[in-house]
Amino acid sequence: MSLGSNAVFGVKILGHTLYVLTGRQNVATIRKHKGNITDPGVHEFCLTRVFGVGQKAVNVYSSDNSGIQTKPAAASSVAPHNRVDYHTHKTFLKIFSGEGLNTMFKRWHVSFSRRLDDLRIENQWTEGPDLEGFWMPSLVASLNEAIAGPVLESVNPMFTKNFMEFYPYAHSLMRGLPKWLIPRAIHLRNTLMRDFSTWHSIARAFFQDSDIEEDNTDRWWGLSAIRDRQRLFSKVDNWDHSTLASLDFGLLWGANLNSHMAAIWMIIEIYKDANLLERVRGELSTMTTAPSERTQWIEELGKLPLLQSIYAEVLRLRTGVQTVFRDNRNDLQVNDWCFPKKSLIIVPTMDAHHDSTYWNTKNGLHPTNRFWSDRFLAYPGDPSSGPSREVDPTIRMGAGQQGPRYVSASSSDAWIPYGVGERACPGRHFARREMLAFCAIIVENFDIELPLLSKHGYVPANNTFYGLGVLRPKTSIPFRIKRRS
Ligand code: HEM
Repeated sequence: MSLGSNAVFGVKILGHTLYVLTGRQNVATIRKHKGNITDPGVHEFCLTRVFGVGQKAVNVYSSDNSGIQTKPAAASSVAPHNRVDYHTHKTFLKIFSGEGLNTMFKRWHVSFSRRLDDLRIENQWTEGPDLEGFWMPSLVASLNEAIAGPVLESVNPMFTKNFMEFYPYAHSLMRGLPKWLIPRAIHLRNTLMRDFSTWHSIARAFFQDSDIEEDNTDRWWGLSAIRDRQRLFSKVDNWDHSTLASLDFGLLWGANLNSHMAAIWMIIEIYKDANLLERVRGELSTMTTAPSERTQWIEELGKLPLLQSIYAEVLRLRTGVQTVFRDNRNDLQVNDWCFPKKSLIIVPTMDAHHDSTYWNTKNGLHPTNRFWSDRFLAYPGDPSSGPSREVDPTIRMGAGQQGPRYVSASSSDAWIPYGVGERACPGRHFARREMLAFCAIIVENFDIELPLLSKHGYVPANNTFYGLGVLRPKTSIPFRIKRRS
């Protein structure tokens, strides 16, 4: 699905012109663009279409032209309590960076470890028809518990199952299909909305300041930023309890959309290649910190070159999203192109991620449409290693270096799984932690066989999810698993 490099063209969809912009030079220019070139249009679109929020409530987003910075945009006269774009962004930053990130990761680790025990994987082989279906419920439930606390899952024993079943309907809802064509989607949405509303009303009724723990979390709302959202959003004009429930539904939906599948892709690639599995186990055996020392453990894990390379390569190969830009006030100049103000411009990942003018393929041995575990590794003395075709003398020399070094491509404009610019995914640091931790825990503790997958065989992805993020495998992947002795 590649459109070629440095392409710009327009497509008409439902009477609106969308401009598609690809190529590293264009991405680099738009990334550095000064001025407010993103707006809350994506929030507005998802809230209306996917979560069924009413127009009056959503209009608060569309009328908010104050931007996401602390200081409101000069031309904006939006009242401070209606600066929903800024408050949304600020609470995201509180959840996903600094001490918030450590707190969230600890909570995720505790929850996931408990759920892994509950799976009771013994040292006898157990078979299953679908690797994704096996891991997904524990990953989804752990992330939800880490963010929102335990009450949400307890209000309905079917919550996690319904939440996962709702996912594939997002495309149909975004397309605005009539309700009678997608009755199951509407039924699931209503049920989930009831669960979110019940959670909120329980939390409102029972929460007391004395419930706040040392890490600022509490058992009713979960993370402190979720409490902040309640406090801030309940003051917004035309927003009621139902709007607040939709917003948290949307937040958990977005949070769960991508990293679990990406983590499962890492497992697929590692276990289908016995040699790679052995190398990853060898790398993990060099660790000196125990998983129980969570913050130090994840930091040490994040320095292992091979594991990081697999992480980056999975996201390069499997992410299909597009970042949306729109300058509402001025025409937008991107290199030779001038887009009239209010134009919708989308930057797709796949073109950048498959740009053969950038990526190192070892002269075609590892084409960009295939997984190569070592793509992001620079080997000392090997001038043909490293992610890019462009020779970078600083990574080639490797003076005094023992083994390979991970070389990030995140500043290259060719690796953009988390989007580009001020609205790039705020959850990316947590996503990386979750993917690395999940992979390390599974590889260290379990043997998995994937009988239908061969070492060099490509596992096709289902493109019907294109645009939403990390793609799913086209078919279920049968497996067998046992605890390592
Ligand atoms: C591999 C995993 C992930 C990928 C590829 C990914 C990708 C993205 C992309 C492309 C965007 C849109 C950026 C834009 O509009 O420019 C986004 C937004 C967002 N992501 Fe992620 N994401 C991932 C994981 C996560 C996780 C684990 C969380 C939370 C725990 C998260 C939370 C969010 C939120 C809250 C937004 C909305 C930000 C806003 O509108 O300001 N993401 N993500």
